[in-house]
Amino acid sequence: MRRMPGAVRFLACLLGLWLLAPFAAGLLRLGDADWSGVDRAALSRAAGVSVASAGIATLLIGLFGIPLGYVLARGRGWWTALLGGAVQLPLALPPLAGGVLLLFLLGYGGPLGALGLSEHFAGIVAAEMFVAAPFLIIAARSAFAAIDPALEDVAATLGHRPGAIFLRVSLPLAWRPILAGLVLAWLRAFGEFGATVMLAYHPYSLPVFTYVAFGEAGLPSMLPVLAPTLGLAVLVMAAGHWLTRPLARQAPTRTGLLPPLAESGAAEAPPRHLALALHRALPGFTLELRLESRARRIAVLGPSGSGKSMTLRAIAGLEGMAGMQVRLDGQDLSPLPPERRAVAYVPQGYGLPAHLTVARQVGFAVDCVPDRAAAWMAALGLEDLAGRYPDELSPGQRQRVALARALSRRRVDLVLLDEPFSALDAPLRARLRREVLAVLRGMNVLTVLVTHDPAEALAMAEDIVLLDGGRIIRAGPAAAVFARPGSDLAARLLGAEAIGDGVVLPDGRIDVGQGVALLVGHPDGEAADLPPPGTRVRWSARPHQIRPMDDGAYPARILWRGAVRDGQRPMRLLLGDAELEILADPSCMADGPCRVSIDPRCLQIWPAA
Ligand SMILES: Nc1ncnc2c1ncn2[C@@H]1O[C@H](COP(=O)(O)OP(=O)(O)OP(=O)(O)O)[C@@H](O)[C@H]1O
Repeated sequence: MRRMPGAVRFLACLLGLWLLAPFAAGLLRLGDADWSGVDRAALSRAAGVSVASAGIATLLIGLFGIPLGYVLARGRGWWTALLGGAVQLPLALPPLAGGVLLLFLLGYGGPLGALGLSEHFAGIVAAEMFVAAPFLIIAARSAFAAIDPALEDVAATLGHRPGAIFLRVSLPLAWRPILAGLVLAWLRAFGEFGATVMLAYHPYSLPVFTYVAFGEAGLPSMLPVLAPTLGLAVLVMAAGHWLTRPLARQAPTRTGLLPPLAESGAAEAPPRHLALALHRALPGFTLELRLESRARRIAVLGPSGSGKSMTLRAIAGLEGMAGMQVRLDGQDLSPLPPERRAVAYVPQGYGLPAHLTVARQVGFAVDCVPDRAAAWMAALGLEDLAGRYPDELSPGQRQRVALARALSRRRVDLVLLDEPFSALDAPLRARLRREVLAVLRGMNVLTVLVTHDPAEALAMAEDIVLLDGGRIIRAGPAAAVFARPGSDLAARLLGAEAIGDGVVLPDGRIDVGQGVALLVGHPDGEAADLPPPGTRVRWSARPHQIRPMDDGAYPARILWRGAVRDGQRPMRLLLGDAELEILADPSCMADGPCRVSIDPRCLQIWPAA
């Protein structure tokens, strides 16, 4: 167990002693107790009234208080704040004052006086509900507020309607604190005296009976009366403790190995047409994005906080509908809630409800295809983890569960992946990328992939969208965006490290200084697509694409050679006026003059700022 600071332990013990002291004092007076002078039949009747009234009050409090706690946790605006404050007021009132207020409402002449609740068992229940409800409502509100809204969002994208999400995600996750709140509410109702005595003095509840017995026989009669009270309270507390204990975890179950998910040569599905017009203004951030794409797979890259996840959430319908136009193949998805958009969504935080095992997470979509789910479980190496809960998984395993869940749906139009491979090791990431790509190729879906990895974007996407500050800074076919990123930021987002300056020459080459002119091509084999001659530009090439070789086209000078790592030697060389870090063959020549070759199709060119 973790060591606790001494001061904390001391303060805790002091309060504990103070709370136990009255019980100890009562025990010391056991010898004075008058066990024969108590009307046991009346005591039993009063105990029965209290147990029953507290039970009924707690049931009603749960029935209405759990929804109220949810509304208070998820609601926004002044009325939620007002309601949240109002439901706590019964705690602040002296119990007798609570009883007075209830008399205004339920007593003779009150608006609900005709119900005849005063001096009635139902009146006791009403009084107990009034004073005990805040305990459950506060517990439920805190429990619901602690649930990550992303879990409910993901359930919506898996086809679940709001009612089902409440029952299958929110309520199970909040259940233990709510149960503790119900126990507290029962105990408070069971011990309620002040409001009851004002509203319904008869029939006697246990607290009222205790008060009457004290008036008639004084302290000696109290221990026999308190004994059943304490006994019943301890019993209910023990039951509550047992019900809220951590549940035993299921043993892992194995599923059979299923056939592969996609043939590697599966025919490419036809292109889709996506049109986005997204606008969202938040304090300190505005998303303003217009995009048209006919690609099957789009990768979105951008610095942290540039609006990538928000874009994905907007497409899924999770960012509200106002200002968010999403059209797929001409169909306007904007009026559709998330559960009707047919999306397979893998959110950044994975969105795995803590109360579901891996197997149940993967099968959680309303239209989950069991065979597909099992096949993905196998492909993603999740079979042995089927019985585990999210808190028993590594981040990479959680990520795989989220991926399997999203891709096991029967009907999907949009696959939205928010950094789906980021938590995986390099070999697994490469394998999964290939497998997911093979499946996506064969599916008639449009995929939007958020990633920080340019290589992943290039490997998986046809179109690339670069975001900065909520706006698109460059978008288009992947090869074109890589070749002509348009700005330093865009080039860096695409992984450019070695960056030099140059000027476009009339013959289409780039003068990079020291008499060196680089030939420029285009990755598609098309025209080089350069700015007019005389334009100052920036240029870059991948470290491994600048290759020192004896018959290289350009003169250069090796400035520094590092130790060989992973079969490659890092080097710094001077090419024109640019000092570049490159990765070269280990056997590469010594420091000093050399020649290098660069494939013209690999050069990235963009106008200098
Ligand atoms: N409720 C909010 N109020 C104000 N700003 C918000 C709110 N939610 C998100 N933002 C801001 O919106 C911007 C975009 O967030 P988003 O999650 O889309 O970024 P991102 O590009 O996905 O970043 P990362 O790569 O770090 O995941 C961020 O700057 C964030 O601070």
